[in-house]
Amino acid sequence: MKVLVTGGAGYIGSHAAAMLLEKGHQAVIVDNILTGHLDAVNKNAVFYEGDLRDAAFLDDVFAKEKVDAIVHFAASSLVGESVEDPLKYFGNNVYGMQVLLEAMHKHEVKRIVFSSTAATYGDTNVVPLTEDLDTNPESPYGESKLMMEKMMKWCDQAYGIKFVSLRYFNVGGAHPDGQIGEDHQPETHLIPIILQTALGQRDHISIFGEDYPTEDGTCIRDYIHVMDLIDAHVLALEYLEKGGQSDIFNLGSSQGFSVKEMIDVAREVTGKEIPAQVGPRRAGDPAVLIASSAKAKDVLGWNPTRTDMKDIIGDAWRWHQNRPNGYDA
Ligand SMILES: NC(=O)c1ccc[n+]([C@@H]2O[C@H](COP(=O)([O-])OP(=O)(O)OC[C@H]3O[C@@H](n4cnc5c(N)ncnc54)[C@H](O)[C@@H]3O)[C@@H](O)[C@H]2O)c1
Ligand SMILES: O=c1ccn([C@@H]2O[C@H](COP(=O)(O)OP(=O)(O)O[C@H]3O[C@H](CO)[C@H](O)[C@H](O)[C@H]3O)[C@@H](O)[C@H]2O)c(=O)[nH]1
Repeated sequence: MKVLVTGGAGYIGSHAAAMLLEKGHQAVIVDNILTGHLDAVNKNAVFYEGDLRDAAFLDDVFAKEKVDAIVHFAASSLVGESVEDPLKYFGNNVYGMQVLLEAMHKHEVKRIVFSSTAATYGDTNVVPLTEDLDTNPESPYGESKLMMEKMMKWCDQAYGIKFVSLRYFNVGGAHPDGQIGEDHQPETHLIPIILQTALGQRDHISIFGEDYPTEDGTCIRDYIHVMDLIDAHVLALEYLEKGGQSDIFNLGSSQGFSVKEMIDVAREVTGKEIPAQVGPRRAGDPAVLIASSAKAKDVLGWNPTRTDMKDIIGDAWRWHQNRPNGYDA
């Protein structure tokens, strides 16, 4: 398959491009390097630097490349920022999807795999979360992803564009070769912040609240290895190629780890002290988010194999040790 990877210079998209190429597919990357990195662009992919919302640019890419399918990662994805600046999220995410679907419709590309999020569900006490639950996003980020899912649903009905929407839980880890990994500026995610503390780049990690109704009082999340996550994208592309119907799937490892447990595993993996201090809660954090991924396993045949937290943190640690200051250093 020849696959267009939007956001292929970002954390997850760079891993997708690498795995597609390793499996013998062709990868065409579109990225504006807004939050991604030129160094993360795979040397064996065809790369177009530009903005998805630039209809003429995208039309040119589609005309030149004649791709079979899209894997759509390009988006703005900071929950807190989206509350402060919702129009940035509707502009980049929702309008970006509009321009992409227009190009797909015009060039008769009928298959798309989409990066959605557990943030579409909102704060709920249900454990584990299944795809049939109500969606009540608590942030413009989650809302924008839900709107994008609905846009694809209507475009399927009208134009026969088939989609698989993958609702990620907490993505971590890195390619086992240690050459690509997570490098967000600013960094807000737990695992890289823990590992930057292990490297001595931060004097401590702040634990955002220990008064949640969980065993140790800190938030519980479902962490999934980025390579397992990308396996599901390849399976989703194959599912659509074989004529599968449009659908939505959760992607998580279906096990919960608290913030304190994550810090303890990282201390074991790195052999570093990793000082931690308990601070106030961060607004908008639900106490527990755990996926049911039974549907992805049943329908797509997905089988995540890197669910040991030591593997997820260990692979991320290899990357952080290789590139302590990230790509641009
Ligand atoms: N990281 C997570 O834990 C997580 C969880 C749930 C969902 N997601 C989703 O997965 C996707 C990838 O996340 P990530 O962590 O790799 O983010 P990232 O910021 O590292 O990657 C996004 C990439 O898209 C590019 N981009 C953004 N807007 C663009 C535009 N208009 N035109 C062209 N390129 C554009 C950026 O430059 C960047 O390279 C996002 O859609 C995000 O919402 C991520
Ligand atoms: O310095 C930190 C950073 C995080 N946390 C805690 O660690 C947990 C994980 O936080 P992350 O920021 O790593 O991840 P989130 O669970 O907030 O968000 C993730 O899951 C969301 C879905 O709920 C979205 O998909 C989002 O894009 C994705 O990063 C949370 O309880 C958070 O409060 C800390 O205690 N200290």
